[in-house]
Parts: sequence; C-alpha cells; structure tokens
Amino acid sequence: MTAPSESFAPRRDEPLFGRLAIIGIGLIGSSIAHAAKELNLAGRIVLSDRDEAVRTRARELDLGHEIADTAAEAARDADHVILCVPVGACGAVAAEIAASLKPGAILSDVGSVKNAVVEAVLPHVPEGVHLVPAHPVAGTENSGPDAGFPSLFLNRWCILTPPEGTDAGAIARTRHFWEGMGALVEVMTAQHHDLVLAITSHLPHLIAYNIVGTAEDLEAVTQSEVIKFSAGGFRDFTRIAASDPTMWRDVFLHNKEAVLEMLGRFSEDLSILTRAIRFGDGETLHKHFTRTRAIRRGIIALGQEKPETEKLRKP
Ligand SMILES: NC(=O)c1ccc[n+]([C@@H]2O[C@H](COP(=O)([O-])OP(=O)(O)OC[C@H]3O[C@@H](n4cnc5c(N)ncnc54)[C@H](O)[C@@H]3O)[C@@H](O)[C@H]2O)c1
Ligand SMILES: O=C(O)C(=O)C[C@]1(C(=O)O)C=C[C@@H](O)C=C1
Repeated sequence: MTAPSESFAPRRDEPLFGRLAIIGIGLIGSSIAHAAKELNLAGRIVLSDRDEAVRTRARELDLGHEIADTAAEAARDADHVILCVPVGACGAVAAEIAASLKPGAILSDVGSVKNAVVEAVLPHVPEGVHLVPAHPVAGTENSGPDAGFPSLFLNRWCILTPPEGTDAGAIARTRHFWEGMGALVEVMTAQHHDLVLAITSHLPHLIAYNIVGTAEDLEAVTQSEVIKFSAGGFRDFTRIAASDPTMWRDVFLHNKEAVLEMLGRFSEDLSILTRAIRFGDGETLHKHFTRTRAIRRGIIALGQEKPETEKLRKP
C-alpha cells in the first residue's frame, strides 16, 4: 500500500472489492463513496437512490463511477452492497435487490439500529449471500448527497453485528473495508449493540429533540429571549436536534425496547437530582457532577474528543 501525503488514510494499490454498490446517497452513502473512491477500496462504485433529484445531484457531484436508476441495477453483480437508507427502509430495499445479488456477495448496511434491520433483511438474503450488518458510529446533523466527506469514519468506531454462523471470510472482508476508511472495528451481537447505542446515541438525541422543543414552546412566554440568549450548552443541543427527522423517527420506532429501558433509568436518575435541588442537597449534586466530569475527561484522554478550548484555538 502507498500513502500519498494528501490522503487522510493509505490508498490501496489493489482494490478490496471489484464492484461496490451503495443504495441511498445521503450523508453516509456519499461519505462511503468519497472514501472508497479516494482510497481505491473498490474497482467500480455504483450508487442509487429512490429520489431522482438525489441521483441527479450525485451525478453532478461525480460520486462513485456510476449512478444507477434502480437499486436492483446497482446491486447486480456487486461484490459488496451497502444499504445506506433509513432503518425502516432496509427490509424493502433488501427485497427489491434480492434477485440481483450474486452468490458470494456481501450484503451490509449502516443502520443506527441493528436487531430490527437483521430481522427485516435476513428473510430476503439469498442462499450463498453473506449478511454482515455494520454501524459506523460517526455522523453529523446534516443529510443528503452534499453532506458527505471522505474522512467521516477516520478514527471512529464501526460496529459489525453478523448473525451467528456468518462466514468468517465475509466478516474479515467487511472489517478490512471499514478499516480501509480509517475506522476502528468491533464485532458484537445486534442485541448488545442496540442496548449500548440506546444510551450513548439514541437517548441523547431524544433529550436534545425534547429540550429544544420545550425551549421553542417557551419562546412565546419569554418574548423570543430563549433562542436570542441561547448559551453554549443549549446551542450544542440545537445541533443534535437538527438531525434528520426521518432517520431518527425510524431509530426510535425500531429500537423501542432498549430506548424505553434507558429512558426509565434516566427518569429515575433525574428524580434523584430533582429531589436534591428541591431539598438543597448540595452534596448529592456535587458528587454527581464530579463523577460525570471524570467521564468527559476520560473520553478526552482516550483521544476521542478534543477539549473545547483546543477546538477554539484550532478550528
Ligand atoms: N446521519 C448519521 O449521523 C448516521 C450515522 C451512522 C449511521 N447512520 C444510518 O445511516 C443510514 C442513512 O443515514 P443518512 O444520514 O445517510 O441519511 P440521509 O437522509 O442523508 O440519506 C438517506 C438516503 O436514502 C434514500 N432512501 C430512502 N429510502 C430509500 C429507498 N427505499 N430506496 C433507495 N433510497 C432510499 C433517501 O432518498 C436519502 O437520499 C440510516 O440508516 C442511519 O440510521 C446515520
Ligand atoms: O455527531 C453527530 O451528529 C451524531 O449524532 C452522530 C451519531 C451519534 O450519536 O454519535 C448519530 C447517529 C449514528 O448512528 C451514529 C453517530
């Protein structure tokens, strides 16, 4: 492998896959297309989207090597097919492309929920095709074909959740593909993934959607001072609450049990803090805030986040 200085990760001399099909040309699909082309991860990259305007824009952006009009056309003879559509659409797309999948192909996805995707897709996977679901834990609040960028997955986790008995070679090739884009790969069950992501990703989004909605409702009472004087903390919530409504509707509808479990725990812990404020229990508040501060510092120490001050110095 060679490492041209201008590239964010090493470019491969030989592609990992002959033909890569990406179905759904939004933030994640277009980011994969950028990275896979730049890093020579596939000989031919074919994309498709059900929205004609998105396909037109993808052609203008020169994403991949070809934009197909249908998902089935894109998937035909592909070695690796990645569904980059909202979680609730994965089953229908799998059904649409099933007859085009060639034996030995890897069928994957990037959904933020894994168990429901496996349940919806697995019945459509033809004999000899390997299902290796993936979830890159990387994103932004933006969506659509213009939102993607090649380094999105660099130093970010990508979680693979292959069903029991999945071909080890197919898992290894999927791992190499994500590692090729700079991601760190971990394998776990779909159930475990959904429980972990419910607290680390899904609940934070629900909280952001809720707090920003509450603040909006208060605008009338405070004569528009809520948004005008929004401080750093609230602004961070507004970024998250600007995330794609369709994507997040599907996440909550398809990870219902794990999210409700985490929401229950969250509400219990919130009651403890509420009580401490009501009764002037400073010790409980101080102890709690000290514990959570250590978690943030731990994340920074692991190198997964920069301190805010450093972000200000080096934007
Ligand atoms: N946005 C993130 O931060 C993020 C991060 C990791 C994983 N994901 C997951 O990646 C997937 C895609 O998310 P995104 O942010 O790229 O969304 P996006 O809204 O940017 O793009 C989704 C695209 O899928 C297309 N689409 C929808 N239904 C389709 C269908 N039936 N057939 C073909 N195309 C269809 C839409 O037209 C759209 O262009 C979701 O499952 C999401 O859970 C998102
Ligand atoms: O940074 C953001 O904007 C994100 O919310 C990305 C984020 C996350 O929760 O970390 C959102 C959903 C995905 O499934 C993975 C990543």
